[in-house]
Amino acid sequence: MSRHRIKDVGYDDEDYYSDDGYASPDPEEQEFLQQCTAAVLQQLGAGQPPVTATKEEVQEALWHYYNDIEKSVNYLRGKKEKEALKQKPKAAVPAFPAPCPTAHFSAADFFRDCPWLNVPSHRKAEILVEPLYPRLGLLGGAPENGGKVSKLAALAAARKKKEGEKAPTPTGTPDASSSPTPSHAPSPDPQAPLSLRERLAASGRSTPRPSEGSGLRRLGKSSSSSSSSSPVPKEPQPELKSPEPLPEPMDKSKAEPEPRETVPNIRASPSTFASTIVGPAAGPTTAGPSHLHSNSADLLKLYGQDAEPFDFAAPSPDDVVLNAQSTAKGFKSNTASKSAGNKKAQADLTGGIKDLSVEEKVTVKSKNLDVLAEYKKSNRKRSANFVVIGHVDAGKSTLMGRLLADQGAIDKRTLDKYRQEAEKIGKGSFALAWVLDQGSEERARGVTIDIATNKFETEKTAFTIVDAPGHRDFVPNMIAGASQADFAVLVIDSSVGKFESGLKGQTKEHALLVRSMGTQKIVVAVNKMDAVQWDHGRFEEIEQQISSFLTTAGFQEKNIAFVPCSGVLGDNIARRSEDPHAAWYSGRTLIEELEDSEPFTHALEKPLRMTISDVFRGGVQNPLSISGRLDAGSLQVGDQILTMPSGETAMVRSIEVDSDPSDWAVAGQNVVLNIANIDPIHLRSGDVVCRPSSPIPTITTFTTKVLAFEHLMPMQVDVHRGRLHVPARISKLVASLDKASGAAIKKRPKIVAPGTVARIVVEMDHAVPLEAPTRIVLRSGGSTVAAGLLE
Ligand SMILES: Nc1nc2c(ncn2[C@@H]2O[C@H](COP(=O)(O)OP(=O)(O)OP(=O)(O)O)[C@@H](O)[C@H]2O)c(=O)[nH]1
Repeated sequence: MSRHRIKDVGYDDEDYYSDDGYASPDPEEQEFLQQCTAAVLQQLGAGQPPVTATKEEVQEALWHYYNDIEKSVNYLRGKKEKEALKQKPKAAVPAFPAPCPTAHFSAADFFRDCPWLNVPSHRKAEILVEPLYPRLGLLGGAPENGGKVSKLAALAAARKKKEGEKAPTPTGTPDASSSPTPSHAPSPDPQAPLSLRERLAASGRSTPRPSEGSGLRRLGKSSSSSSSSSPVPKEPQPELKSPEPLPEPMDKSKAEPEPRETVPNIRASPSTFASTIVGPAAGPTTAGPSHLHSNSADLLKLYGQDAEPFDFAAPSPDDVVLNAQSTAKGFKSNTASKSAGNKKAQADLTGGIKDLSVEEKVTVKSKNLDVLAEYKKSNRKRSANFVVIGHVDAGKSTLMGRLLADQGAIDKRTLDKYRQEAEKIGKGSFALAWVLDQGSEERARGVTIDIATNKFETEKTAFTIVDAPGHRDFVPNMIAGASQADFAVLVIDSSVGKFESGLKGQTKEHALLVRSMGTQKIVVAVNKMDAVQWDHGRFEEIEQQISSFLTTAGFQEKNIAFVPCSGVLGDNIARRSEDPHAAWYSGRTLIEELEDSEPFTHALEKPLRMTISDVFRGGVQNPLSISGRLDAGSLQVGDQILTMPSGETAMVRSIEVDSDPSDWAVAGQNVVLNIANIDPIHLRSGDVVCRPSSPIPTITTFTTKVLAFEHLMPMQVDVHRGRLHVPARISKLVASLDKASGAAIKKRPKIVAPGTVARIVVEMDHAVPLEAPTRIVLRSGGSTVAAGLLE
């Protein structure tokens, strides 16, 4: 069957939307729509049974299914069938539903018009499959045949029977409510619905053997050995047929076989194992005893001839002894005291289990500091985090390795060791990158995989570098890095061809992402200038292209700086280049540019929020630690914290700020919290730490204002916020907005074009801790589709 879909990517916004927010099709589309409508109507009429639908209904369906004829036909057929069913008077429910040989359930048909992985909840309710077999008695025995029933089952049966007596159903039309699940109690009442066994007996079929009712038997296939041990005569397997309701009560013992009855023997013969344990089955026509009795011969062999088969209805020998002991000790045996005793025992047990906890309860006394006052009077250097972004192999890690080496944050011996080791595996040029790329896979492949942090200090500032991976596969890790940054360093490979390929790759994507995540300042390191002999023209070309892109992306010109440099040689990083070809540049070095950044303000007075980057466990002094950056608020040693979404509390034992012990920490600082009184299973990276008095809400749906990087429509996406990412879907496009004023331009657009700002509703698969005004990124199919701010 043909599948048509309009796919138009080269459109203009105004062409696409009409005033009411819906698309106004052009004549070509209208003609196509007419063709599709005719095809659907024709297929509906030709089907079995033929279905009629109005043109409007057909076009509505086509609109919903993007002109997919097959789906529209299926949808309309289903709709019409449902309507027809509703109109028909309800048929009497058969007393004993039996498998119908013609009604075949096809999952493929049932789900044909459902969106993939998104079955509407009301459809799920329709997928109830009735059990094919009657419920079994205790130990899988067949209760209809005299097998033992539990006391509870017997009670239920008695109650049911009583109810039946109160409201007798007319003969021949047994009460439907009681019949689908046959009662486990014998039903001597002629009016009561008959069990399967009774029906079989009445219909003249051989009564199922006691063991036939067991689950083992039911599932097992008949084997030659089991059939040989079974005296059941072989019968031709009749066709499946629903048994008719019996007009008159039948006497089971006198039941004569009626060959015209075609109820199948759906039960398999006993397996060898079952025959060994339970013994040969009872005769075909007798309503034999339960398998507990029928196996007596075999069991007696095992336990000695004198042993009596155990009656499970009576108290067990252990119970007898325990009862006797309790009576002897003078315990009261009335129910009230028993239940009181049970409750006490239960309480003791619960208390006991709590006391069994191996968790060390730690109480650290808080110094009750005024943290903000402490922060103001402290003479700590201001701190700043920056994320290093750019296309793969632009030289980010090498540049940062050089920066750390030049600032004395890494000693020469370690650097020499890295150089030797890198040369050994033929990757000598990556020696500096190894300062940040610590993972063995990263070193072997020469590619950064996860974010790496390192610190260095200048006279004024304590910097934290967050080195992000450039490869497109690791963009989620780059997002996690960018969420911790105050500003960004965009590294560009100036070599011929590399700059151009970077533009098509992650150079632009990374820059857009950091801007969408709130970064205002960006320093562009035009790297590998040694590879282009410090060509001034090349630098100017790159500067011009990148600066026009960055201003379009929302960076202010005053917040963009360019530095031509060479990471490998260390030119214009911490020291000015001495290469005569680089004499044309008299601007700042990279370090000077970094230092020039304005002090960044942080939400010190807001409630505590910290996103967990990593969880460490197993330290001797500090068995459990979490690291991250304080996004807002402050905290001190001895504080009680709440982790979300687990909702578990913990105690802060000690704090490290930038690797130094501290009594307190404030927003903007990178901290390690050594915590206690919590099970580590409640902690994951991406979780949020807050105070029990002001918890962060956990939500499943949110409205957000986003900048679309790609076409947006109702679709599956992943929501990223720092380390946290969760599957979700765009459920509604509320409006496309004016970039400058934020006013709605078009309400309920069907699609949002790349570069457009829009308000959308996102529904996540599970609740996560999120609150406005958090910045989030939406990704789909391995690429970033939008980024924005929670409203
Ligand atoms: N000629 C020259 N090569 C450089 C320079 N900086 C880095 N390279 C080389 O570029 C290659 C990639 O360097 P990396 O530092 O691993 O690049 P990266 O951007 O960190 O790579 P990813 O993090 O995996 O995206 C290495 O072979 C470096 O030696 C430079 O200034 N000049």
